[in-house]
Amino acid sequence: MGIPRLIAKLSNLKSVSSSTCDEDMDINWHSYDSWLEKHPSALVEFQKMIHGAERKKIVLFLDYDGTLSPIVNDPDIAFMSDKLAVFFPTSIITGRSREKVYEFVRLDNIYYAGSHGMDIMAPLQPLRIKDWKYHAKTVDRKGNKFVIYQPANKYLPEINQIQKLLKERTAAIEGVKLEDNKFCMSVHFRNVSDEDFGKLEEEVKSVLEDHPRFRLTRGKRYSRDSTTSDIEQDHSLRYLIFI
Ligand SMILES: O=P(O)(O)OC[C@H]1O[C@H](O[C@H]2O[C@H](CO)[C@@H](O)[C@H](O)[C@H]2O)[C@H](O)[C@@H](O)[C@@H]1O
Repeated sequence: MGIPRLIAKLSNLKSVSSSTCDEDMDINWHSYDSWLEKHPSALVEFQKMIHGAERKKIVLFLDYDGTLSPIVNDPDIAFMSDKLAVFFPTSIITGRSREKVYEFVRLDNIYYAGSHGMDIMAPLQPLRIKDWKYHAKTVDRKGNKFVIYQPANKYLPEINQIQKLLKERTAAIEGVKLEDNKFCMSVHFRNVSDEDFGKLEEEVKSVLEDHPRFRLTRGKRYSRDSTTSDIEQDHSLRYLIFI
């Protein structure tokens, strides 16, 4: 979920029914309020933000699903509207695989961070990278040059093994859709019945029991597994600002 939507959602929830939501969603409003003080909504503090950005380069970091594209039932057809133009240097940070989101967006001069930041592609231009560990240079079919950064590469064999097990153990549950996001995997349960959901959750947890370095997190009607390392979205934000 994009930060502006998260803020909108949380602000809305808080004003509508804070006590119910506190209980139901286990939200710590105190730490959320102190976080918000340091990171105010760009819409609420628009003038302040524009003033602070004077003579600076503005960079937008955008989530893909639910931000640049609408949420739809089939994750393979969550296309972006063709009216969306790129006005600023733009990065998309997404849980999807980098290749898939590139196919959906097809813009060459933007930065893509796939697998929640574990697979980053930047246009090849003078970059500030000093340590080229986990980096590779590449050229696409059109001849565009890019730098790819994949800090979780060494986990790929284990990720592939987890994906294979998940596929086997969830095959009999109707409506499940597994999405290979390269460095993580989404288990979609939007089309799984409430009766089958418990079974699905059990199967997914049992696969991960044998892989303690990996963890399960919950999104919008999908669960994902990824490495326990801190190579995730906050890391990729810092990386993108740095290069
Ligand atoms: O980080 P994001 O770009 O927000 O990716 C998060 C997940 O988004 C996708 O799933 C969500 O969108 C689907 C299409 O609208 C929807 O069917 C699904 O229920 C949503 O959770 C994507 O398919 C996942 O792999 C991403 O992890």
